[in-house]
Amino acid sequence: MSAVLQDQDSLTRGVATTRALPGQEHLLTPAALAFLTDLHRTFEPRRQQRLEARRVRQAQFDAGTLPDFREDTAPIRAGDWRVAQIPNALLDRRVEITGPTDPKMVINALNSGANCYMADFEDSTAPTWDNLLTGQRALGKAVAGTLDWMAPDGSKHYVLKPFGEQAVLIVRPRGWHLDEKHVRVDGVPMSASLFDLGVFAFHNARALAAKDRGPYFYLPKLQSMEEAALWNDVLSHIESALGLPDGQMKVTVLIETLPAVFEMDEILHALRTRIAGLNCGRWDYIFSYLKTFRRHRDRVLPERAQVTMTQPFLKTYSELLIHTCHKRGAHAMGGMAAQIPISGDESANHRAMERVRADKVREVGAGHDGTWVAHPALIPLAREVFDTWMLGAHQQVVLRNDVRAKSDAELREALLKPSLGTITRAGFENNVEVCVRYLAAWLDGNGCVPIHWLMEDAATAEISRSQLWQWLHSDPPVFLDDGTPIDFTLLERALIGLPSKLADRMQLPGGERINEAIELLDSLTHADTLEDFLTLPAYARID
Ligand SMILES: CC(=O)SCCNC(=O)CCNC(=O)[C@H](O)C(C)(C)COP(=O)(O)OP(=O)(O)OC[C@H]1O[C@@H](n2cnc3c(N)ncnc32)[C@H](O)[C@@H]1OP(=O)(O)O
Ligand SMILES: O=CC(=O)O
Ligand SMILES: [Mg+2]
Repeated sequence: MSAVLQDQDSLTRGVATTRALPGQEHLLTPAALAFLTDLHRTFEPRRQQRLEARRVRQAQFDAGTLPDFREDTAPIRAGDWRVAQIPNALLDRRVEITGPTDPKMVINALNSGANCYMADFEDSTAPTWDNLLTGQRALGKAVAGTLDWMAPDGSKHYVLKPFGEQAVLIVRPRGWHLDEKHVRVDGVPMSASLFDLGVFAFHNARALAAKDRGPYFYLPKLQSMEEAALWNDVLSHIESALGLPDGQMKVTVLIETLPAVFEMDEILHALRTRIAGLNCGRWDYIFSYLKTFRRHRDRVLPERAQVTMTQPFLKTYSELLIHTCHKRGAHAMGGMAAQIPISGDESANHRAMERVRADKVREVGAGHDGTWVAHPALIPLAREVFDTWMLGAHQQVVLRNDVRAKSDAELREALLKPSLGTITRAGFENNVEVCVRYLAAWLDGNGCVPIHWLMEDAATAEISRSQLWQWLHSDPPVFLDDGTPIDFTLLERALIGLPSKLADRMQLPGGERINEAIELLDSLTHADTLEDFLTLPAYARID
């Protein structure tokens, strides 16, 4: 037996998949499992350290500490350095479509005319074993150019456009906090991040590198430069294991946690040989603001609809991101407006589209190099706005030095500034409805659904869930704008009223799991501590 095979043999000892679906063996071959085992054994201790560091930091926030720029990394912020050159395929990213990875979505997104497609195993995917394997297979076939899909009623055959006309593929694995329970190594579940990125890279990295297409990844929910350094080491390790040049795999990091906004230079620096940009993941960012300040009565946010990008803490975050990226030669990507096309009501649709347009105008005017859309029908609108305002492939010349003219202390104050606004009964009840409907869909395997014509995914639902918890546990209490105290009686009333409000519940995504979703929301809101992520307890209930 060759040394490599012996090595593979020892690596596959100790790894087990806990479910077997038809065809899985083509994806999780012995060589692929050996590759995943090696990733797990090399990086799992560091992942656990990083998760522990998050817990320690949150305990400090709970005790009253406020996030701040780090003293120990001041030389990185003051230093004169730039990130490595951005590859040609990622130079023009003015419109990126995002979405889950089922075969039809993948084909529609790659054919959509967007510059890039972020294939999402994260916020918009419920990570059932079937979804993950189906998604990995679809992406593998897309890379090979062989993906097609027939509508179940035979009415439409979906095929890919030629490679040169497709959107550039970028894959988003799940975040560091999640386990992949279906793959256990040495008796413990492996990291979901390492599973998603590892399986995709193992099967597709060489083919993509040969086409000068990376592979490219979006990295979610980072909280510190040490987490970025961990990703950098994982990617270097994979490059070396697959025989790829160092720095071949490029990443874009989502800045979508409050702690991370204070370490954007440091995150770029930790990944400087492979980072192409940062992105404003606004929905998780709002969730992170809520979570970071879950015990801070003076920073309670108004109802979700009032927390728009013009609130000072969000405006400052996006402008500082633009300044930081452009100073370092990276792209500053915008984010996602939640409005989607409304069919059957022209004037409501017009209003929704105008809101998307205003959001994109704000982004390009502030200096972003590109933006996200949730739906193919929004691509022409976003493209028109960026084509009109942005003269080249990007606008890195827009330095936004005005943002950095402020002192660290002033910037910090703006980044943390409490928001003005109110909480209405409708806003409270909407949070309850969104949580229940989203959780029901997620438990049923659907991670992204339209609710009241807004795109709802794990990040947007987290805002609703953490707001409810914060309002209900606030001491002194929080009140609705009509003077009603927010308490568990109010929650119970909203929950009792829900089934009649959702008269057509069986027609809704996950309708059969509404009662289970209510039960889960009830336990999440009654818990003494805000659960870190709703997907953690929900994951225990799927598959
Ligand atoms: C906070 C964040 O993390 S944002 C990133 C994560 N969120 C996302 O990626 C949002 C992805 N978007 C979606 O999943 C969907 O657009 C939804 C759920 C919001 C709306 O879905 P639907 O109501 O099914 O949309 P609709 O019926 O209008 O779809 C029309 C067509 O567009 C396609 N489509 C809709 N959204 C997408 C998309 N994001 N990518 C590719 N195709 C899409 C549908 O597949 C459908 O195709 P068909 O005509 O061939 O059947
Ligand atoms: O991932 C994006 C976000 O807004 O959250
Ligand atoms: Mg997010």
